[in-house]
Amino acid sequence: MSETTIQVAEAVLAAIRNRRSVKQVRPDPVPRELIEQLLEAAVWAPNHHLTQPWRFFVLTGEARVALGEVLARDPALTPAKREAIRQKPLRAPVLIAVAVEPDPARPLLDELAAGAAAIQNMLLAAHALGLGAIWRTGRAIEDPAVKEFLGLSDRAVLPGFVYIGYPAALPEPPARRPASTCTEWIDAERAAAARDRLLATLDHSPARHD
Ligand SMILES: Cc1cc2nc3c(=O)[nH]c(=O)nc-3n(C[C@H](O)[C@H](O)[C@H](O)COP(=O)(O)O)c2cc1C
Repeated sequence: MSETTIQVAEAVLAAIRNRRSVKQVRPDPVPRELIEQLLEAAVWAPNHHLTQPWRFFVLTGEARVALGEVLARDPALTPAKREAIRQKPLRAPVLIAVAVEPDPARPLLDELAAGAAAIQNMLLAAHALGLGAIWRTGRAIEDPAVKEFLGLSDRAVLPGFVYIGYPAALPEPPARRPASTCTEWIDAERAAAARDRLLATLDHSPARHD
């Protein structure tokens, strides 16, 4: 490997390792060009059959207030709870709702996975650009009114919201179990035994090949 290739590899691996979910961000606005870079990174995510099912909705300023009012619309909630919900979109200066409009001809799981990969690209790009970001889900992603607010179809799915700003505080890295504790290397002997067991018992319905 050339010196440059090694440096690129180290930078990519360091970004993956050092990216954190940043909850505390400053209220300062984030330049539009930086947000556009995150979105460009997002669309380079892997995507089966290149359906490009992702849709991005960038909310800043008062647009976040309107979303909060939609989320907190239930009159049955206590005033305190309503206010807490209303404030949620205001936790960062920029909010990107990431939606997937799934291609009905493709497995939903593939389409959703592409949306998730797009979000991870966005998080890594934010880290690389000195921004803090966090992927959030919660009730908002299940709320049909949110889809309507964003102009999405009924079939759309929201894998999450990405909250973005300049970091106010960087969290400690949460511990991870080493990959080795959740990995099995399947050797030829084990694979052959599993194959033989399966082929002896399975019916002969054809497997899918796409
Ligand atoms: C699908 C998904 C949904 C998440 N939703 C939330 C959320 O609603 N609130 C939150 O605080 N963090 C949320 N997170 C961020 C995780 O809490 C975070 O990734 C985890 O604590 C590990 O921290 P790290 O990202 O800094 O490694 C979510 C992450 C994923 C992948």
